[in-house]
Amino acid sequence: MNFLFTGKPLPLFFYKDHLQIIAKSTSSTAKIRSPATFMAPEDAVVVVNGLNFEQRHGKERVRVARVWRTKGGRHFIVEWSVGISLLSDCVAAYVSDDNSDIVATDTMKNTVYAKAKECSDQTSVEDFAIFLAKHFTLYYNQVTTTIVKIAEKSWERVSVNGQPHNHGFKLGSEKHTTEVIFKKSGVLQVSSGIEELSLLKTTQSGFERFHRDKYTALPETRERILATEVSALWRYSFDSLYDIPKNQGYFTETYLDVKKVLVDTFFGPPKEGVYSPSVQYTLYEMAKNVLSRFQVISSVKLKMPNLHFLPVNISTKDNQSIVKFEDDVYLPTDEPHGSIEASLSRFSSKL
Ligand SMILES: O=c1[nH]c(=O)c2[nH]c(=O)[nH]c2[nH]1
Repeated sequence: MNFLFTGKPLPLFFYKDHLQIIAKSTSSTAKIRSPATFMAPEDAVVVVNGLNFEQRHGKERVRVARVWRTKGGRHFIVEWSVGISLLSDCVAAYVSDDNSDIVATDTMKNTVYAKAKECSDQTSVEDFAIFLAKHFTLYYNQVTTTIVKIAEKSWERVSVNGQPHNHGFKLGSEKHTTEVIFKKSGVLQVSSGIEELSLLKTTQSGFERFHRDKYTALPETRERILATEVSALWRYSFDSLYDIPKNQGYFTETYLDVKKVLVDTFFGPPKEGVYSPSVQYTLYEMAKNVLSRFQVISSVKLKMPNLHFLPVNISTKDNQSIVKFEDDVYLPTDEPHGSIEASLSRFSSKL
């Protein structure tokens, strides 16, 4: 019998009686997942009226800046764009006009500002995401899982006359990201990442001995520009609030250390650099070095588009060499670009 979709709101207990949780994270399908693609929690699927139903709601791009001031006049600032997604028991709102279990997305937005205000000490983007996720999951009965994603802009302190400025900042290019998932059961996942980290080297890169067939035109080379915009995402092995390091600077320092390992591996030593036989090889070295250096990281995913700098050769019938390429003049292009990505995780990783 079709009880639902009658047009009349039904009491909430009715829906709850007809909801059946069909997938838990222990199900066999739940185990088929690619490492370091941070999956939606699987415990949100219910059967409504004979159909699988999954829902979540939240607020995206809540922008907030927080300033901390020391007595000595030094200021610190962070600028965050926050996304919140709640997995909550509010099916009634989808199948009737009963909104009583909905945490309004406007409330979520206000909570971001209220919680930023509560951070009286300088707070890392990861700690703020954990703070928010904990709040939503524990404050609301109907919320089973909270997913918080935040991107932090890189406001860097400027130096004037060689001296760090007390309250002057300039914007760097890359973003520091985090994703925190916190479930009612207490299970926690913390990931961090970097977006838009543009790296380029003018030599020590080549691409040879690749597969050739009748469609292949690309010449082999041992001398080219290697340019990319790195996106990195790594997952920490902490799986409950008790595991999270208590020291305030932990996540920010680890982020800076991971970024340094990625960048140093890409470039190699300052004088001679390191030869890259392909983007794939360099990406793998970068991921491997992150896992070997940071035991607390269980998996890492890297995306490194190959942003081509094409050799410029211009000639006409009359003038064989208006511009002759001698590893000097290039046409930079990002369309089309190669797309290269890979994940590396420990055997023990829970991903
Ligand atoms: O480092 C590279 N990897 C590729 O897969 C590829 N493909 C291509 O055309 N140039 C390159 N370079």
